[in-house]
Amino acid sequence: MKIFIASDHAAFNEKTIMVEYLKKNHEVVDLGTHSTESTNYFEWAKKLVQKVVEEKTQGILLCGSGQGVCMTANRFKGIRAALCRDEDDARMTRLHNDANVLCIAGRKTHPEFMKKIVDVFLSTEFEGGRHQTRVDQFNNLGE
Ligand SMILES: O=C(CO)[C@H](O)[C@H](O)[C@H](O)COP(=O)(O)O
Repeated sequence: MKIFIASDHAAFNEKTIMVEYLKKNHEVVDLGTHSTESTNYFEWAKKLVQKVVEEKTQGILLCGSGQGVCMTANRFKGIRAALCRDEDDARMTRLHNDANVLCIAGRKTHPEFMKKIVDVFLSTEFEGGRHQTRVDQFNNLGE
């Protein structure tokens, strides 16, 4: 599966580690940013969610707290972005919410722990059933 990844400057170093890690088992497209020069998290979130929707795949977004990219991503139709602080967050948001964008706090999550969160997110299937009904319902809110 092709996976898109992006971050702002605050999580550039952690993103670089994750790209190298993910490359071992996945096709990874790094959309930027490409340095620690100060930049705006919403630009990277917007760029990534457009790709995730177009290619019907999953994405990973990082910023310092994970909050800015997550808030931005969730403004786009078809995106279900979840800020995951541990493996259980990642498991539950895949099982119940069919999250398609994983958001991570680069400044608060050790890269080794980040790898575990990412692995769980990417390997957990959506349960469907009653959760599909709920996701369908909230997908159409605000129209
Ligand atoms: O959106 C955020 C805060 O909720 C992210 O953590 C950003 O990465 C952060 O705001 C960037 O902060 P900086 O002081 O400009 O490095």
